[in-house]
Amino acid sequence: MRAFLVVMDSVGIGGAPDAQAFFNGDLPDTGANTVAHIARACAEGLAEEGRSGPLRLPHLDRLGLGAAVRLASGTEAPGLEARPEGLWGAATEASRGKDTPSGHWELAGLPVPWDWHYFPDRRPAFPEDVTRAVCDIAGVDDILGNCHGSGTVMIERFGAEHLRSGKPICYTSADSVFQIAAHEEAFGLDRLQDLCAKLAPRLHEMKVGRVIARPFVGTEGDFRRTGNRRDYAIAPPAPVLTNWVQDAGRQVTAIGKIGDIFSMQGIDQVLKGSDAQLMDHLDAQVAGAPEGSLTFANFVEFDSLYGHRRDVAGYARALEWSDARIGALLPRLQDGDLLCLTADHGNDPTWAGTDHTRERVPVLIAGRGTGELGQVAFADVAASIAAHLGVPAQGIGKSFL
Ligand SMILES: O=P(O)(O)O[C@H]1O[C@H](CO)[C@@H](O)[C@H]1O
Ligand SMILES: [Mn+2]
Ligand SMILES: [Mn+2]
Repeated sequence: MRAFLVVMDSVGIGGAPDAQAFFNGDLPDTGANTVAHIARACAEGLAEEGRSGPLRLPHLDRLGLGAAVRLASGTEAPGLEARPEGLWGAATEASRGKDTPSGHWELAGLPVPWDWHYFPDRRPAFPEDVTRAVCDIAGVDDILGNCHGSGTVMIERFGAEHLRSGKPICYTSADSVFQIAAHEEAFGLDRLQDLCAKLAPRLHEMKVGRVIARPFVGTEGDFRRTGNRRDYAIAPPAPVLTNWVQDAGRQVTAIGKIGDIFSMQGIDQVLKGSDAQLMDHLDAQVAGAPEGSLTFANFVEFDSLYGHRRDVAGYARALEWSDARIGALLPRLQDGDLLCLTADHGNDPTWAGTDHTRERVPVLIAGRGTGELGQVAFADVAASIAAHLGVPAQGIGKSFL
């Protein structure tokens, strides 16, 4: 038997009981519902770019997506009305963050035991001692940015000054992150990575989740980020699903951001690329992953390309694309395989603001028969996958299998 755990980043289904405590600007996330609101917009003809008509997700719906939306939030998702043929339910998060590491750690069995540190949305955003530490490590006398910002805007705005002065561009966002943008050639990629690696322990101590190197190339008016982004993430403070499986002598493969999110804990092999390439990697894993192994994938483009950009049609296109690819993959699962599709938080593209939305998430399982799981906890996903693979689980999750 093998397990494939697939996180569709930000594909929430509404109904989080604590949504009123989470905000986009001044608006609480109460009522946010990524899948239902996309389905409604599609049905109303409001998501016609590059696609058309009602949201068509026949394979995800047959696994139980529409039923999970109804269970999580009491809301209909127009077009998702199939009678479920998979094992399906809705999971609720206990951790206090609606961010990617919180969601993934908890899905892997470990609710986050602390509050992440977020930098305030003002200038300077960073405390003086942090700025000093950056300057000391980099051998510069000041930093640029020191504010909230979107990465592409930051390099447009500060790139030329960065080239003139050699000062790194430091910025943050609604997430618990410290990001450093620097020119790959002028500043140096190795130097940027060394700066991030040396700075990270200090920021992890403050409970800042990640230091991220954001290298770019080009000249004024044409600065472009490269694929050499690197995340220096705080490690989970206790063993998680990947460790449990690896410690039992099984192979653990991470597809996409999973290696970064877990700081490589319990991971043997990482496969990266665009979501289309990640889907090819997942296909290859289904064809060839060894007996007893875990493949843990994250598909980030729902979130990064469409959710944060509040692009409803784009999000719908991405869902329809993944539905077709998952549909093609299902018949290729072997006897004894389990495939679990879930999500880490919401990112309702019809909502106010540009941040994640606090939501419940779907739990859709192929390979273990048909039935309703009901409301489960994020950590139950880890316990269930461990149970399927026959490896001992730790922590608070309970297997629903
Ligand atoms: O705008 P860019 O640089 O892509 O940054 C985004 O990437 C960060 C990490 O995923 C998020 O916190 C968000 O700020
Ligand atoms: Mn995420
Ligand atoms: Mn995000």
